Amino acid sequence: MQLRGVLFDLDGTLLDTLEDIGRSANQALQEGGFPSHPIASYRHFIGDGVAVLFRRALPPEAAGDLQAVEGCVQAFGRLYDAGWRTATRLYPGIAELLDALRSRSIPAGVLSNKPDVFTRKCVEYYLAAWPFSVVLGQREGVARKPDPAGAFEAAESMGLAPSEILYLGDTSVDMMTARRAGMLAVGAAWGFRPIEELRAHGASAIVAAPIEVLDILDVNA
Ligand SMILES: O=C(O)COP(=O)(O)O
Repeated sequence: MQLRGVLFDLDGTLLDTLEDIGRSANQALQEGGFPSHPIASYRHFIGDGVAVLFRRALPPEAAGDLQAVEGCVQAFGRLYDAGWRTATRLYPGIAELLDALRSRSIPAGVLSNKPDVFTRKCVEYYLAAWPFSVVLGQREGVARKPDPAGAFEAAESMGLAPSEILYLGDTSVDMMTARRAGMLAVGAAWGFRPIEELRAHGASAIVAAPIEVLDILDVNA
């Protein structure tokens, strides 16, 4: 397989967004009169979009209540809009990897289950130094990951076949998305989930540091 491009997950892969998402979600829960969670719990709540996050974070008796979920989603939108750049940082080594991709003219893209508006804001603010051929968050009317629809759309925008793309992500959802799209599924060990989860969901490789992505590209060049 010849690899010519890299598609990135956002939360837990390029950006450590845990604290800003967790704090905003806890505030949304509290506004609704629900108990909050330790920030670390959000490692398991994040990954399938905001509605699923609240279905996981709400107490069992409220998790099936559409109005409760929707109320939290709305509140989160307002609170995260005010708090998305408080503690969020690039993971160590991401800047060096993106520099290397740019200097080799290897196209890069972002495919996230984060709401599209926040995906764009975060990429424009934190990752403005690098060119991305495509940036896609979760959009109304487009099936979210692990459905491969977004991955196919990203591949088309990058001008590559899915089989020419390495997809780097930090959750089972990312590994399943890559496999369903026919991309090379690579797990980021520094992200939100344990590497056992990534292996169990089809990671072809696990990288301990971002720069190791270059080694995988080199052996598949
Ligand atoms: O915010 C989420 O639920 C997931 O976002 P990600 O796809 O970038 O990990």
